[in-house]
Amino acid sequence: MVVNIHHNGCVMELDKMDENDWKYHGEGNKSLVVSHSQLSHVLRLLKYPAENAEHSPQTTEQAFRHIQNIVDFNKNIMKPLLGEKYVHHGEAVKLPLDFVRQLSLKVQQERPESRCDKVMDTFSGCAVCLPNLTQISSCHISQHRPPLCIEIKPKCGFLPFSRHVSKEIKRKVCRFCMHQHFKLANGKWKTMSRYCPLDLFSGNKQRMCFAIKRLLEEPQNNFKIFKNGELIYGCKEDVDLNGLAQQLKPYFYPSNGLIHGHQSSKVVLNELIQVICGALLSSWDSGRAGEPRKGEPRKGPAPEGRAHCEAGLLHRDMLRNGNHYLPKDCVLSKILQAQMLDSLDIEGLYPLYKRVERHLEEFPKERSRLQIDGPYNEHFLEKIKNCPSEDDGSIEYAVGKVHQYRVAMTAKDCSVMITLAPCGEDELPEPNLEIQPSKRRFTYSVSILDLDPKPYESIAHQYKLDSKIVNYYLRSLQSKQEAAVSSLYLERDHEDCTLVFHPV
Ligand SMILES: O=P(O)(O)O[C@@H]1[C@@H](OP(=O)(O)O)[C@H](OP(=O)(O)O)[C@H](O)[C@H](OP(=O)(O)O)[C@H]1OP(=O)(O)O
Ligand SMILES: Nc1ncnc2c1ncn2[C@@H]1O[C@H](COP(=O)(O)OP(=O)(O)OP(=O)(O)O)[C@@H](O)[C@H]1O
Repeated sequence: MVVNIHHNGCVMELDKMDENDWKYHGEGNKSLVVSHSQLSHVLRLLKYPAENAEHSPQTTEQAFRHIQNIVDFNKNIMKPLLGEKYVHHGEAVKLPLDFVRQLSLKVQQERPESRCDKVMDTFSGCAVCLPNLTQISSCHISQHRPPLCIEIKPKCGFLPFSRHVSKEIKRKVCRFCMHQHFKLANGKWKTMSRYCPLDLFSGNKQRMCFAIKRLLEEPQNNFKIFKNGELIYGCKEDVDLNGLAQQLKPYFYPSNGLIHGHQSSKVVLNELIQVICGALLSSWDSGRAGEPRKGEPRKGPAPEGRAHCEAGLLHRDMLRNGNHYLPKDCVLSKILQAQMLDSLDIEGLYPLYKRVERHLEEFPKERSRLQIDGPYNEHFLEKIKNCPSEDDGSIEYAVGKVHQYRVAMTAKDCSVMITLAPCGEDELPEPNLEIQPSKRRFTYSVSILDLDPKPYESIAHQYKLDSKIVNYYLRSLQSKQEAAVSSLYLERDHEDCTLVFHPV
């Protein structure tokens, strides 16, 4: 168990924690994050449904094991798949219970109401300690401007290519765009997002910028901006693009007054979009943005199965622009390769999951050998990498595919964090870390977060959800068509009436 955390020469003593040093940073469905006011650290604590909290079946040991499993999955599975540079696996820590309880009380008023159906785990004291990715550690940053951080949850970037897909619509309209209809109907969001992940993952700069613009217009839970570690955009109902542009202007136009009036917001946001796009396309290991290392293929996954989504609003010219590829080592390419481990689609995977279920019913002790709930070590990674491509009817094949699918699910739900800091006027940035879309130069870093393993049990839920989303989308398409047809009839009826009463 970790007692102290060492970082940048500072030591955080876990037995002397003070809740006053920490503040609410953010949360998702499963965890709540607090950040340290001086050290560049965050603590990620798990949450539980409010009704279960007090009857938590877990012992402290089980809770620590669970947290350690998350760290191991990040470190041993997702890091090798996504790249050393992008993944920060963190450390499992055991915090004093008093500290956790005080912290929980302190952050309660900051929490959005929509997330309060769950409560922070105050029973085990277990958490993950991670670097604060909204901060940047570089000696080349400007002393005057605090770092900016853009967080994107890109979601699934391809159309399923599996022969097991039973509904043709799944090959034409992407999961995110279909899911929007279902989310609006369920009241999760009030306004439809026009973002399409297939544009972001296209590798075509024009389409990528278009996608980022859509994220800015309707961020939902897919887009956030932090300034100096504080959330300044996203996660709120109202969208104030002009206000955002005002805050960002000094980063792109530090001293001149050349842009003004209503144009200025557009120009500033356009600069932001270009910087984000540049960071998403850059390959850190390769020296210059987008350039592969010697002897390596230049391209990421082929566009097959992910060309474009029919629900998207792209101008035809953008699609006519030919096939594009993501540079092989860029963050989006890495995420897409992991997402595409879902090669069978949930429809092809579900029967294999049932095969595993039957096997476990008959031989419950096999659960551990097959590593259904971990441990997430090199053997687990081997099972993912060496899974046979054809079904030989074996349990090994079924388990390999189930493991691959779970990794793909994690990659479909992760977030990318791009942290930018303007370089000081006379300071040169380190090579590999520079993007220069306008006259400004930025030091930047790109990370991937929220790489928790998805539970084996959630596969049954995924199967049901998939059919709900698709059926709902088909029904709403059908009612749209019926409405269009009946309005056509109404128009014709109206024309007929006019004819009857038209003076001869
Ligand atoms: O199933 P999806 O596609 O809606 O994704 C869920 C996310 O919803 P989203 O569509 O991004 O709004 C959902 O995000 P929100 O809570 O809606 O912000 C979670 O990320 C959920 O993961 P987990 O169950 O907490 O591990 C995500 O669930 P899974 O990744 O487990 O499917
Ligand atoms: N290492 C980090 N540094 C800075 N901010 C972080 C870090 N990890 C998480 N966050 C912030 O906290 C938020 C919630 O974290 P995270 O996405 O891991 O929660 P989650 O509950 O797992 O999410 P989901 O709803 O996708 O399951 C993130 O969206 C991000 O803004």
